[in-house]
Amino acid sequence: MSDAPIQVTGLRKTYGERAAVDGIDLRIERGEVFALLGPNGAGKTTTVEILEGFRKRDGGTVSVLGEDPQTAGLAWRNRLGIVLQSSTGLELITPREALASTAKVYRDARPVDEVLAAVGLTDKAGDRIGKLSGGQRRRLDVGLGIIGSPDLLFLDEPTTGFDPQARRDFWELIGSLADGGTTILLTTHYLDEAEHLADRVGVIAAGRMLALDTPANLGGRSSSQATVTWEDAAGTRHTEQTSTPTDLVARLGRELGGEVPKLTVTRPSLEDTYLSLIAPHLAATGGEPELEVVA
Ligand SMILES: Nc1ncnc2c1ncn2[C@@H]1O[C@H](COP(=O)(O)OP(=O)(O)OP(=O)(O)O)[C@@H](O)[C@H]1O
Repeated sequence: MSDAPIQVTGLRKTYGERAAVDGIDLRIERGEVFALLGPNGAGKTTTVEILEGFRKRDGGTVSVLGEDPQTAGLAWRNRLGIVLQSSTGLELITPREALASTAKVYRDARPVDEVLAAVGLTDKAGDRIGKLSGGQRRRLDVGLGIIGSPDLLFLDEPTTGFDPQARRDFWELIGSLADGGTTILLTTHYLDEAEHLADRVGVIAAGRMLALDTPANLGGRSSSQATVTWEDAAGTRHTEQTSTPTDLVARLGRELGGEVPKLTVTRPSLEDTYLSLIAPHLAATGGEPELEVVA
């Protein structure tokens, strides 16, 4: 019996006739940072909420920290950290108060000052939450998610509204949590975030897992052809696709007698790969009305 914190096989969830999640398999190891990517309506939130125990599945098996989320109790829930897309109702208290009162729920809570520092809110600890900026508010959400020293942290689009420095700081924080053994499942629409943070990414569309790999290897990225561009002595631009770019650049160096003018070597970015993976599914999912039915 393996102890991977997340083990999912054949997960299915339907709303009426329609499958929002249509046979997903997923296994996430301890200390791994896993990013779930996919277009709007792909089934990410449904999948994550089933893992969090907030929605019931219609098929498949799910084990989260060794238990079935549908039947797991409070002790299990206290081992999870959950950062939703936005929290409300805290406007009149301060970040310190919000963190301190949340900390009381947990047996193994982190010190409030440590969490304030980790999410960069030490200076705002005593301000009213209603006065924080969107990005500061989001950092507080993350702080509330990690105060209970969770074994497993769910982050739903965690850095929306962050400025570039705050995003970098946040990535560092996530890296150190994962180094400490926290398993992290995040959803994001930022491909650079997935590339920077995730050990592996899963791309889902129309409820199915289209690809699951490291960011470098996703969709055969690392073995795909490179595009080499350069300029010759007459200033004419050249482009060549090749699976052996080093050889080509060496040959150009010899032919052009040293430096190759305006040389670039590129492979598909994670975004290129992601967009080509989901392209066939966008027509199928786009523009459909969302039905709000309580699960
Ligand atoms: N409560 C519900 N009742 C009916 N249909 C739902 C419900 N929740 C989600 N769906 C449908 O299930 C599909 C998957 O939705 P889900 O929210 O999981 O997508 P998502 O990948 O999280 O999208 P986004 O990136 O927009 O958050 C969508 O077609 C959505 O309309």
